[in-house]
Amino acid sequence: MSTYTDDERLDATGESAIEAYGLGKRYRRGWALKDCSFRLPAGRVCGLVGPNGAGKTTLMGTAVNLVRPTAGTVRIFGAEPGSAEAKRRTAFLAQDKPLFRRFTVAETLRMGRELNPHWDQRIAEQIVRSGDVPLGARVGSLSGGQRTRVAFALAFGRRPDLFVLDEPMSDLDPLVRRELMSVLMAEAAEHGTTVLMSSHQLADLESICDYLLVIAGGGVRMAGDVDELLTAHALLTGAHTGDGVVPRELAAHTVVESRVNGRQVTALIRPDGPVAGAWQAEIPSLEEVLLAYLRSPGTPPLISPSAHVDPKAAAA
Ligand SMILES: Nc1ncnc2c1ncn2[C@@H]1O[C@H](COP(=O)(O)OP(=O)(O)OP(=O)(O)O)[C@@H](O)[C@H]1O
Repeated sequence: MSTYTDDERLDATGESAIEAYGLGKRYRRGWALKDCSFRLPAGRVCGLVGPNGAGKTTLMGTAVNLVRPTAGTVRIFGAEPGSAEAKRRTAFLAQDKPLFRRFTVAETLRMGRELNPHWDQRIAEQIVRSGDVPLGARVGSLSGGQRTRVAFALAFGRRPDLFVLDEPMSDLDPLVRRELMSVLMAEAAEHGTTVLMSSHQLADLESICDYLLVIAGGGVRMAGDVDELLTAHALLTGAHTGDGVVPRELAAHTVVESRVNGRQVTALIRPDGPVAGAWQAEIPSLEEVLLAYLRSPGTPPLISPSAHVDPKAAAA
């Protein structure tokens, strides 16, 4: 029996938006990113998750040609990030959303139109107008959230095939966050746009993303289709009978995290075959899996088949 779902088979044979092979970046104080290998299939909406300082911004920087890797390679739709092809197909919304403060909103959009042959004025104006941001206002006079909206419009108007967003929602109120996310989702679904978005808002990611890349300490901890990553785990609850925090009958499996609470033990595991013992088992939520991995840095990484790359292919 095949272990691949139809989606995975399509992902594994289809186009890659991003492929990274042994990607690393070293700053003076040490490695910000180390030996990262993964693949993001085209058309997926991928959440990039990790603790502060994990290397998320650095990773995105390598994909959009703002950071030069110290080791390894990264390819955007098969091309080098610095190539005209990759630049044309990629838009980046940076954490600090740099814009010309003296430009008006209309001038900012005009600049977008003049610099980008595939510019979509309709969507750019729609994003700005739906937030009641006056087209004549200077960017420097806007609130942080309004500036985010303009930066979003500028990036979106380029009609990218790959949209990379670094914590785009951090300064937006919940209503605006929801509105811009639904614009993003609708446009991504209509045009098959690949999205890579970092966020610390796990609940937002759970409702938006169908793909996930988790990094910690500069390394990939988990990568792949969300459903597949979740079903690779079981959340077990049972009576605590032994002495240790990890029950003996779970030793044959990968125990991501185990906690004892009075007479009860709860364990998040990656089962490697049938689980012995009297356990109540359920599929964990995305938040439960993410938090457990972030709390347990020693757990071996989990890379699903569609996110796997062959290191030998890097030289090809
Ligand atoms: N330009 C730089 N010079 C030196 N060190 C840097 C530079 N940029 C990032 N670093 C270091 O690299 C590591 C990863 O930083 P990065 O900004 O990629 O993390 P992050 O996951 O985006 O963090 P956060 O969630 O806090 O935004 C950190 O230790 C950071 O101090």
